[in-house]
Amino acid sequence: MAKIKLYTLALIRNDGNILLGMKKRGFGVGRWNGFGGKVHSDETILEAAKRELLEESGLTVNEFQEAGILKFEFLGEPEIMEVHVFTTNKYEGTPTESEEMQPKWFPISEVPFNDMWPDDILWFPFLLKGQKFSGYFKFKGHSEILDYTLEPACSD
Ligand SMILES: NNC(=O)c1cnc2ccc(F)cc2c1N
Repeated sequence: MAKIKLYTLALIRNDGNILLGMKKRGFGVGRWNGFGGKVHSDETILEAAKRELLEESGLTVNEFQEAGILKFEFLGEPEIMEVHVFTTNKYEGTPTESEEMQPKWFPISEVPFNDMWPDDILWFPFLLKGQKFSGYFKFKGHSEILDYTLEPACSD
């Protein structure tokens, strides 16, 4: 029986730019990622999104917008990642390098998809248009998408 594990992913906007972090170690190392991680058992998803963003980027966010939900399955692994994606342009602080991440602002027209997870190029258009989305991706390893579904989601 597949076990679902909750994660967060935050994409921070500033006018025509988006903040990404180069993962310096661990899962997704060497790729530009959003900021996020596991939801602990003693916190809400929003609390986890705020905590992970602060830990990984130094930014404080009090108001997230729900952008979508992505489910990731990896061939041969029992866990399904349920990733709650958030965005905001309301934040405090300056992006600061952490042990995990080196943050960098990218103009929206220059998002480095070739150095990101392969699903990003598929759902970023929804995120950038403010259209909530729901997706499921089955990976073989960390770079090959075997199949996927992706659709607009109702805004509540
Ligand atoms: N900005 N995108 C991400 O940070 C991202 C995208 N897709 C993923 C797929 C599987 C996974 F385990 C992690 C990610 C992920 N961090």
